[in-house]
Amino acid sequence: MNALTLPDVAAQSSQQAIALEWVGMCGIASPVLINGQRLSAKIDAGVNLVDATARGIHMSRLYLALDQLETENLTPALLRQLLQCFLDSHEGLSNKAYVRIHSDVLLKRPALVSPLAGWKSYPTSIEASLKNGMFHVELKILVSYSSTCPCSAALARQLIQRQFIDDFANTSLQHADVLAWLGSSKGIVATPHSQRSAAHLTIRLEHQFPQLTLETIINNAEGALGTAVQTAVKRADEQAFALANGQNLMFCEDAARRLNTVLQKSSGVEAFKLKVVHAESLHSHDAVAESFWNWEV
Ligand SMILES: Nc1nc2c(ncn2[C@@H]2O[C@H](COP(=O)(O)OP(=O)(O)OP(=O)(O)O)[C@@H](O)[C@H]2O)c(=O)[nH]1
Repeated sequence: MNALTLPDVAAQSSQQAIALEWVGMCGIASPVLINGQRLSAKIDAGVNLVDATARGIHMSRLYLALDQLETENLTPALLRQLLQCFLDSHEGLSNKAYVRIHSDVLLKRPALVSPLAGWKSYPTSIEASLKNGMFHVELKILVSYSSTCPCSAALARQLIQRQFIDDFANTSLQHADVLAWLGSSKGIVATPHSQRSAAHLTIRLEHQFPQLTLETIINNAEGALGTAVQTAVKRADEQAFALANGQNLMFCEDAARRLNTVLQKSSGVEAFKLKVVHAESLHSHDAVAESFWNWEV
């Protein structure tokens, strides 16, 4: 070996002839373009190693292939092209390629009533694989929302009725008195509990679907729930939010069913699994429901 030759350990033979399912790098920092928006991402890139005797894969080839994500809008076609690059650069070594892109999608959200708006972040993973020519894309999205317990609401209403009986026993009802009572703290002697809740959506896109449809899926999910967590809030918005919660009382089962229904109708969705987590304020554990559609378990 002269001074200009660099040792290449990856080109050596492995002493243990064992194939590997996934080899690559996790947590690569890179900008990505999602719907024209430049976002910070962490990327996991890998291939399998079918040549059981090869010592290692070529990490740098995977790393450099990620360059195209910096300038081209993220689409299923681009992900497929990227994975094909992984395989082309590992001919004879690999027949499966994987990429996972973790980012926070940012969407500008209008307030419910006031003319304000603010940014909301949706933790998202876009996962794609190319295995023996079969291409799959999965989206994982976290949508946060508010859920008010319907049972607690019914129990609170009963207490309000009891208070009404106590306060208006043996009196003739006067509209003005009832109105004043309703506006007093006695008129709402009990309140139902509500909680910040999380919908974890895992969606497999249809083959050949041209877009990642992240924003549409988020909009559909928030529309079905009716109580998306807000950004900029004035009192008028808070009042509208209180009304939205009252009109969308939800057990975790209700939320899971609403999401199931809307996702089944969302274009490009081939299969999904979803999990909703209501971080209960009634107790210190969570109420959780899961629902699958076309998802083999
Ligand atoms: N395969 C492998 N490479 C590693 C690992 N940790 C660090 N590397 C380094 O990743 C670097 C890039 O590997 P290669 O892509 O094979 O680099 P190269 O041989 O200069 O590039 P090519 O000529 O394209 O093969 C090398 O310096 C490796 O030593 C590891 O766990 N596995």
